[in-house]
Amino acid sequence: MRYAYTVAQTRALENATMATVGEATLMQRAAHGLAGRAADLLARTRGTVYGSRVMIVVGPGNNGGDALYAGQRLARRGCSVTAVRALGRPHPDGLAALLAAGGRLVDGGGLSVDDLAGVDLVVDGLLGIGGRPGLPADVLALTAAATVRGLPVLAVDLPSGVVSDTGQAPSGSVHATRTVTFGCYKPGHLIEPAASRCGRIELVDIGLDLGGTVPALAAWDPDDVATHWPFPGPTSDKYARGVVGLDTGSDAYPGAGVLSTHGAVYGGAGMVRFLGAQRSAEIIARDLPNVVFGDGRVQCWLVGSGWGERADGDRAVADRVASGLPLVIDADGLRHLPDRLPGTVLLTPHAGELARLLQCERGDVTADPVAAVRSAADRTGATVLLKGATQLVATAGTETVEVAVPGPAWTGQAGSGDVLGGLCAAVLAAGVGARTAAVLAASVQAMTAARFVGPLPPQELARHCATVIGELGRGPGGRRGEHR
Ligand SMILES: NC(=O)C1=CN([C@@H]2O[C@H](COP(=O)(O)OP(=O)(O)OC[C@H]3O[C@@H](n4cnc5c(N)ncnc54)[C@H](OP(=O)(O)O)[C@@H]3O)[C@@H](O)[C@H]2O)[C@@H](O)CC1
Ligand SMILES: [K+]
Repeated sequence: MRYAYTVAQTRALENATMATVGEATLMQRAAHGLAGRAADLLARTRGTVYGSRVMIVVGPGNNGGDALYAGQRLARRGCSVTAVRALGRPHPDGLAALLAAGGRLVDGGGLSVDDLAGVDLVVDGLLGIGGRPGLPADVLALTAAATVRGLPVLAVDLPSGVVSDTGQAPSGSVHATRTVTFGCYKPGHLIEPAASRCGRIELVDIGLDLGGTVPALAAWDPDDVATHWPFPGPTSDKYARGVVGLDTGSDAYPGAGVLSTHGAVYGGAGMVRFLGAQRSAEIIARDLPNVVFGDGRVQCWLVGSGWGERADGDRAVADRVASGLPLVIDADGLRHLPDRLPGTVLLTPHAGELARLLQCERGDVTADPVAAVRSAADRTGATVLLKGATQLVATAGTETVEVAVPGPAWTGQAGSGDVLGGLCAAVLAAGVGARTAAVLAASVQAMTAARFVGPLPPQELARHCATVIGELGRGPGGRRGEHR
């Protein structure tokens, strides 16, 4: 699990540590870690650190200070280090240290792309957590040219231009090969589109005490998924694995009913009971003979996928809420929410649906998805899974937002959301709480898309989810996870 902290939290953590070790120490620790990672990168790409040519693009703040002190260390190891003054006045002590070690300073204004010839590594020390959106495009031209030329670009703390707290990456933001961050991860490392600008992220310990601070984000990795997945135990029967009831699909959108059923079946439900649209049922009966269609025992409901306009939608949702059973409300079901829901109910909107729920624009959601998903959870009382490039889960009253394991963009296709609804229901039916179930389901779908990469239709990806879940259970430690 990786935890991320906002700019305000990071500054408070840094101030607390500086109060005990002194102001300069933290920057020296950061510079030490940065120089070490830069040297590793040079050794890997060039075979040697000595004699390498390093270009450091610096801005006016401490981010540039980190880069300049790291440059001092690299110069001492025999690198030819050039600092490029790209924005404002560089950190004076950092600059003095670099110059004293034999580095030089040039003005960014006079540079052209040709000046990158012979450069082995570009260090982006323009802006870190003090960056504001709207960095002038010409300032970023050098790092953009370096990316085009295939040069390694090492970002200090964050790729300049990205927004640390929201994960936005305005056009022209630096595209790093590697990012070295200090003390803790920031949301921009974990949320798209900024996350993809970071390349490989390395965390340098600078002695921050994270113990008393509740993180803004908790990002899951595949091991976390394996640990929490509800694998059947030796005596589990179909009721221990859980019965999923589905009221999904419509005559207009029968496929959604079929796909949500695939999600529930291949997500590991002990039994799947389909009580949705007749046209969906006809296809399901042909393709998935294990699915049953009559009334009977249900341990978790999924409603809403592919409903379209449904005149009795309010009542259909209200009845399922009243059942008190774990419940997933997806897609068109989200149009029929009562004012207040319990946290055992899981809502699974994409950005557009979340915007409608919050009565704002889709752009407001994508501009700050963490704030949007948290706000939806607080307003409705439910657990909310925001689907998309970064899948976030929030629960009312809980500050930390969970981030599912990311996957490739191949899941961005019609029908993926329906399958995901079914996967969520399968995990909920096994007795896992809504918050964890949502992260597990979203993660497994993403991991499946990463394992079977390519333009596979959602029903095939759903089938492959079963393979990935099986592999999780055969991890290095043998059978892992919770038994149900
Ligand atoms: N604190 C610590 O203990 C430690 C901090 N560390 C390091 O410090 C970094 C944070 O440093 P920082 O606070 O100085 O902010 P930083 O990102 O360098 O930039 C601020 C400057 O840029 C300017 N500026 C911003 N946006 C702009 C724009 N769009 N266009 C133009 N100008 C813009 C901004 O101007 P202003 O907003 O004030 O007008 C200000 O002058 C952090 O990421 C980490 O690398 C490590 O050493 C570990 C210990
Ligand atoms: K930077």
